[in-house]
Amino acid sequence: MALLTLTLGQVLAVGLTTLLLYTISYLLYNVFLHPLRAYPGPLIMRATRWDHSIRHMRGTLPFDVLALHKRYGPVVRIAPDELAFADPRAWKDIMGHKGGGGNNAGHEEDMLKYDKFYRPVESVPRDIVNAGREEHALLRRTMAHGFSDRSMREQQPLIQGYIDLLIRRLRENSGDGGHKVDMAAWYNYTTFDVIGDLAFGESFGCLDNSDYHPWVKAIFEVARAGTVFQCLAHYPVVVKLMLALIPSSFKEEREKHMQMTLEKLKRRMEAGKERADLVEGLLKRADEWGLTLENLQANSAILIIGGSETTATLLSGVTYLLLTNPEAMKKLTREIRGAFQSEEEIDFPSVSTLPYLLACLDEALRMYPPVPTGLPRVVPRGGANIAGSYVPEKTVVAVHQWAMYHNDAHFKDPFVYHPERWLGDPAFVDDHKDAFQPFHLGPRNCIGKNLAYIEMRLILARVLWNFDLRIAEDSLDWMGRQRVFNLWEKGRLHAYLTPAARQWRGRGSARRKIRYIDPRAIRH
Ligand code: HEM
Repeated sequence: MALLTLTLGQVLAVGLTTLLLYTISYLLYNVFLHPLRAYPGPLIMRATRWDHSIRHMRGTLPFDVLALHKRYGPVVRIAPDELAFADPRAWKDIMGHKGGGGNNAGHEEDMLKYDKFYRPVESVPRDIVNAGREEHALLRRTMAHGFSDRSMREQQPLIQGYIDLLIRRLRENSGDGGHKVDMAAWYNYTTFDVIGDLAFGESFGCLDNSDYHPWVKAIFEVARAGTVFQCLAHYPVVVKLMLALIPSSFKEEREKHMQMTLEKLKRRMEAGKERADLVEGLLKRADEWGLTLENLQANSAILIIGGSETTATLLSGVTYLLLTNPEAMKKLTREIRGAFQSEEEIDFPSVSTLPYLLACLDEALRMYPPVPTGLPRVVPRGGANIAGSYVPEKTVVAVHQWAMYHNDAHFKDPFVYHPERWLGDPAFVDDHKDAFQPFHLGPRNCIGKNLAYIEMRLILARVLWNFDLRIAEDSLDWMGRQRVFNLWEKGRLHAYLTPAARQWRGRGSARRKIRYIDPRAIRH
């Protein structure tokens, strides 16, 4: 027994010593011999991925990356095998088409999406966002039809219907300015209902029930767990252990969620192929291209996640920024209320002619990008040139949007809301507008960009047409207190909404035309 104990003790000692030696040599290799050794960064980040992981799981990574760029320059080694870029040229070099004009023109291969980030667990189904190159090209072509100008025109009545309901609900819930309402929740209800209808043929009923649907709640819960799995993906054994330890109640919830998605999809399929929505193309080509029910399910689900939370986040952000910048709010309200005779005139084409509205949205996208962190790519065989630097193959590379847009090397007064910077104001002539890519660029850029702009313009214009907004005391620091777990953890954005004062115009008109008048004019 004593012999056995001794032997076990020895085995343990040898094991621990080996582990220690391995760890020390791994750290030394990363710092002194790794192909990225010449790139600057904090010692701990150059030696191990732990520090990066902790910041990602703590929700502070985008802010920390800005501090790192300030200290170390436009290229920082934020993990042993990962570089963060804060140089506008990096957008094209990392995200551009192969041979498409970036520094890698003529290169054989595109940068690949980094699987440990996009699919940290193998059971995550393949969809347009995480698919490999060929499958992606096929899905993109199939889905493009649903995002065409023609489809969007046909989708207009559906979208406007949900905005009508939003405005009605805000009237009912705001008590003529007496009750505060959570604008972040109302925007989420609206965009989830719109995209639910466009992707599954039915809304989630969030606006009807003034609450989140369980499907939507599940998405938020998964987003936070996602950051943990992205960090653990570097330790496959730990992931396996974690998956084995996941309580059965969680697995049942996941199963329920999948079942709910499947039922929604089946109902949409029963509605037929001819419907101008976002899955029409997928359903038409499903047989020809051998798309399985699982493919269809995963792609409808990703449309909802990609298309609703992002748009609602930006709407919440722009509302907060306007509430805390009264001059901009006044100017935008004047533009919207001066441009239309009646609310019915606010539609896709008319709302797209308002320059200050677009500038307000773009400035909000800069200060509060819905995708704030870097979405990592892997450098292909043979290495690549990124923003003038040679980067060896297999390096993980990304541009972190929030850090890029708050860097005063690219934007003057980066922490101040200045819509004028997008309208040719000479004060901002030195801004590097090419640093701004909230929808990314290249073959994997946002397919829903036009839809997003249309939705954001319509919703914001109609909210400001109908209401005067005032921020509630408890939301004054709404933006400053947030953290990022892939998505912004927004919290409640409370505001008081008072119906806008108007006077009748055009006596006897069949369509009752109304015109906004400045409330101060009534008092005087
Ligand atoms: C303000 C709103 C939005 C922002 C900031 C935004 C941003 C982005 C970004 C940065 C990507 C690239 C993702 C990556 O590289 O992995 C992306 C992709 C995508 N977005 Fe959006 N998005 C928005 C709204 C929408 C909307 C309304 C839809 C419609 C359903 C949508 C659907 C998609 C899809 C399907 C992809 C994947 C495209 C592909 O890989 O080919 N997005 N989006």
